[in-house]
Amino acid sequence: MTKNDGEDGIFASCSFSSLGLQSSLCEQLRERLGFEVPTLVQAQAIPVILSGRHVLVNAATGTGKTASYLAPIIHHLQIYDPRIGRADGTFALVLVPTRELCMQVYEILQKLLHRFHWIVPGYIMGGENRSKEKARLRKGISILIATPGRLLDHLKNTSSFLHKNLRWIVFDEADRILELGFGKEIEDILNILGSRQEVVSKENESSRFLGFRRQNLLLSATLNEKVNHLAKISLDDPVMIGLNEKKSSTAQRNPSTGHLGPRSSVDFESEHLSMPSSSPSGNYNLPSQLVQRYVKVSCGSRLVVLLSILKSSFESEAASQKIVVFFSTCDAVDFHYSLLSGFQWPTDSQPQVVQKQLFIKCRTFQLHGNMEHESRRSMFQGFNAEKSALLLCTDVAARGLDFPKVRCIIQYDSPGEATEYVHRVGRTARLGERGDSLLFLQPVEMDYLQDLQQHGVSLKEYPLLKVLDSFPLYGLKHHVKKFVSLDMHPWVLSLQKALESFILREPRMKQLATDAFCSWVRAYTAHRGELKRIFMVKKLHLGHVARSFGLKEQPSSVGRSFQMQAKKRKRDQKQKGMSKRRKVLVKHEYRR
Ligand SMILES: Nc1ncnc2c1ncn2[C@@H]1O[C@H](COP(=O)(O)OP(=O)(O)OP(=O)(O)O)[C@@H](O)[C@H]1O
Repeated sequence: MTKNDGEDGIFASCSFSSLGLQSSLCEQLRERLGFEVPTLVQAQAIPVILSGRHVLVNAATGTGKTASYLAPIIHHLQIYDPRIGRADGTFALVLVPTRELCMQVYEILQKLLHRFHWIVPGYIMGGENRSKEKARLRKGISILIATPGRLLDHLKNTSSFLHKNLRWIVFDEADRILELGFGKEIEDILNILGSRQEVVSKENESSRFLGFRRQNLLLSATLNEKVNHLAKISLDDPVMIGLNEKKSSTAQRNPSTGHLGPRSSVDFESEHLSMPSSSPSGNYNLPSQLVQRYVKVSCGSRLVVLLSILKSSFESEAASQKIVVFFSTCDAVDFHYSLLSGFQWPTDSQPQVVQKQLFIKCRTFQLHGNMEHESRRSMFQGFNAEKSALLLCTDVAARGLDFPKVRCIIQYDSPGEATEYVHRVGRTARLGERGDSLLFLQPVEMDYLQDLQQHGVSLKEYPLLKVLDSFPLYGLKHHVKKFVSLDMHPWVLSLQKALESFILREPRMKQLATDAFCSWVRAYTAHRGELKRIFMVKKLHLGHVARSFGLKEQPSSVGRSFQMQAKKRKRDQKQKGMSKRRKVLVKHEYRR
């Protein structure tokens, strides 16, 4: 199977059964998930995973990585005769970075196991009730999806958690698991479970599962040094799938298996260092049908421009529309969510008839790490189920989540690392579907485009003026078009004014805006390394930042405390330098 087999670059020209999967499993893929033929990634990965080799899969977002590991695991588990049962404990462990991804993988697994009722799926994750999880583990879960912290907790404290028959450990979105600071937990988990253990059930000589080799699988759309390290400690002589052939030119690939020759296990580290996604000059795999654009907006007009683009999208598209907007902080999500839930606007071109409705007429959802577990779950499921809706979120939704039919990704706050850009836009244009992405940049941040360009990502400019001109200007004459800058556009001015008076009128909104302002500025200071050169805090005009939260002026105490914090941080950094761990925490404190 080669990449060129698929005529459309997405699907392979073969069947699931030709890859070696059992026939009723192939039927499940078709009937329950609607998968007629495998994607290219699945066609490459499934035979290799079936063969029992350790595997590293690096393929673009939305190319079907989930089924590529679940199907072979189910294939092997349904073969056992007599059938496996709950009393045999856990055979496969899938580690994921977030709760939403945990639920998503669990739902796919449930569908695939419909005909294999004796193979029990389950999940454990932060936020859930521990004792209920303990009870489920005691009964036995054959394939377990877990977030790392909670899994480690149960490995240490739930003695009835049976894992002596563990045969597979899967790291889905491996780089994100590590970026979230779970590196230590992962090492502890591997220490408890045995990282590359040769055979399972060593301690139980009479087990009928004796003799199977442990198989670890690592999957990610982007790779980095930390994944490289995890691969080194968890994978044994791995097969690498989906790596850019040209870039990994030192690899000796066996054409029939895709397996790297003898050098691979020895030179694995250096292989990784030359991988596309880990090298600063490497290119990312982005869906070719994705239309990527940027919009250049001065800080003070950001809010108006965001709202205008959303309004225009939801009103002009005849078809249903699903849009995801990414923010840098939880507070910013809360603020914009409340704003969109309350801010009203005249219904039609006759403002004198005072009839108002929500500025953007669509169902709006929010998702971030500070939300209560239950509301996080219902927002996730709600947005999933809608045909036309808006999701406001932090990077908690950037990885792996497969919301159906998302047409556009807006990165209102810039993503920082280019990998994050790739994962965010990866929530659209999945599996060959259409998709647009829009990145907001301030004039002083335009160098970020060059940073993306270095990774082969190039963006076109969004026709903002056309959109702004399309709005009716109540009480203002249409010919007033000789404005000197976008900030003086009559539509921008009138909408900004309306937003400011709405926020001023509502004490709760004012508080939300102030909180969002503060955490946004702190998040801006948390840009790291090279990016500090582009996102320079000292170039921020705090009065303009305040405008972007609908505040007439910068909250006074904020400016002072922000300056004091910045000075203190500088002093501390000079004195001892920041530890790596601290940097991760600072970054993720604001970006959950
Ligand atoms: N063979 C197939 N035929 C049709 N649809 C498929 C097939 N395989 C996967 N899909 C669908 O493609 C979408 C993307 O799949 P999946 O979420 O597994 O991608 P991914 O590569 O894991 O993406 P990410 O890197 O963003 O996590 C899902 O909606 C899934 O249902």
